[in-house]
Amino acid sequence: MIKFPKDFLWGTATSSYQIEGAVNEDGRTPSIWDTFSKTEGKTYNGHTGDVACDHYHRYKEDVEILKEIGVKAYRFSIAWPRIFPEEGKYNPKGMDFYKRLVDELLKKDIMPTATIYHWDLPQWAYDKGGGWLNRDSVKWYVEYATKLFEELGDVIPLWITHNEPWCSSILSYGIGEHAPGHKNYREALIAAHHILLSHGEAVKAFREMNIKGSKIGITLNLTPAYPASEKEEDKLAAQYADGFANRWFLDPIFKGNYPEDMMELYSKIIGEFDFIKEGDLETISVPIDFLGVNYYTRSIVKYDEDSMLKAENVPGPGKRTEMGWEISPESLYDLLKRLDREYTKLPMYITENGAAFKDEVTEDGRVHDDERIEYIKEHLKAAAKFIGEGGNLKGYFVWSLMDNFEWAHGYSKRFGIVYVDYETQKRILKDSALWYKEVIQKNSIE
Ligand SMILES: N=[N+]=NCCCCNC(=O)[C@@H]1[C@H]2[C@H](O)[C@@H](O)[C@H](O)[C@@H](CO)[C@@H]12
Repeated sequence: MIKFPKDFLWGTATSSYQIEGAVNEDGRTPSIWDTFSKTEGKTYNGHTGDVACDHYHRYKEDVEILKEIGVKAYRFSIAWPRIFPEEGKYNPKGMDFYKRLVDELLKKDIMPTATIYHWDLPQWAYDKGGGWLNRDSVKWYVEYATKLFEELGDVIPLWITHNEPWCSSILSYGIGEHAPGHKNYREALIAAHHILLSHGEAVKAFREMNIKGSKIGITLNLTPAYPASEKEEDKLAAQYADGFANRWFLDPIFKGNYPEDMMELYSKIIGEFDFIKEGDLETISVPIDFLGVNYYTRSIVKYDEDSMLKAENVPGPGKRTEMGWEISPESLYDLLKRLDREYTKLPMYITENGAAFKDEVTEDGRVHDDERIEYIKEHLKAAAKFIGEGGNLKGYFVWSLMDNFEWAHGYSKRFGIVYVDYETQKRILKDSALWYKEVIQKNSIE
């Protein structure tokens, strides 16, 4: 039996666009994901977040479920287009939803953990110079974050500035798989820079407001990269894959500079880094209180002369999830050890870990998702090993509380420990939720 520390923070996570629905309610205006999902061919079968899990209306029922599972904390995100439906125009009715949600959570003794930005940029911001491509996005974001701190500051103990800047910049402006669907690597690095800058400016605003008892950090998706062989060229490929996925974000935040090797590699592709201004890196690297780590899988790469990163993914030996991601719990341990060794001794939280599997409701009205239980258990073992060696890991949030809108995959991929029947909006606790409930009660895994 593996025990976790007494005050270990057991949670689950969701995000606004993936669960709320009610996209035109109480003053909300479109986000770039409303636009993107309504654009032909961008999402599976043209799925959108118009209704999603109808959480905007069913939040009390969903908080009840959180209570039943027994989570200590719940990580959700706030929809910027509900708070500022237009530039500079605050919408109190949008804020009221989050006040209702937080009240419900506090009534059930569940710690609210809020992500300020989980990809639903207001369309008005995109229409003004491309959203994160426009340095003004920093100003817009700080105005938004400051309003949240004013209205909810001290009732939310953990604030996360951004969810996965890699996805909201590289995947969105470089690869094009996510909104707004650009395929321009220079734009991707400009967006990444402004997102990181907005993070630093928001942390500075948070400090100035002196919000008692609350902490602020950022959540990064981190993918350990391993060489396919001991060949020097494969090791170089892994170095570049690591820079692409991890160091490009970790280094500015914790070391106050972009990684030299990647600057050199990227300068051949994007030309001048003229979007980096005097003082930006000092702002980006202002001290934070914790690091959120989203971990799903690792990458294995071999050298490829023709690819931008000189790296080509090769499939790993492990089993895969429905997303095609290799299951590699030991890589989570490696990642945590590396972060502790090379980046920070600050408290860390696994703010997302989970998996999509083929889930079906069987005759008995249940969902026997043994693979998901196995996935979570193995990753918790890796986390426990890190903690046992003195690692400063303070909590774990399963992605996700419930099945939801899986971005470009729409509703075709289920990550929830709670099943959602989208026809009826009925929620069914999967076996993994019942198992997680026991883990939390015993604060241990077998
Ligand atoms: N090409 N490609 N992509 C490879 C890397 C993509 C990594 N995706 C994530 O980490 C997202 C994170 C997100 O916070 C959540 O909103 C998503 O629902 C989960 C599940 O997908 C994960």
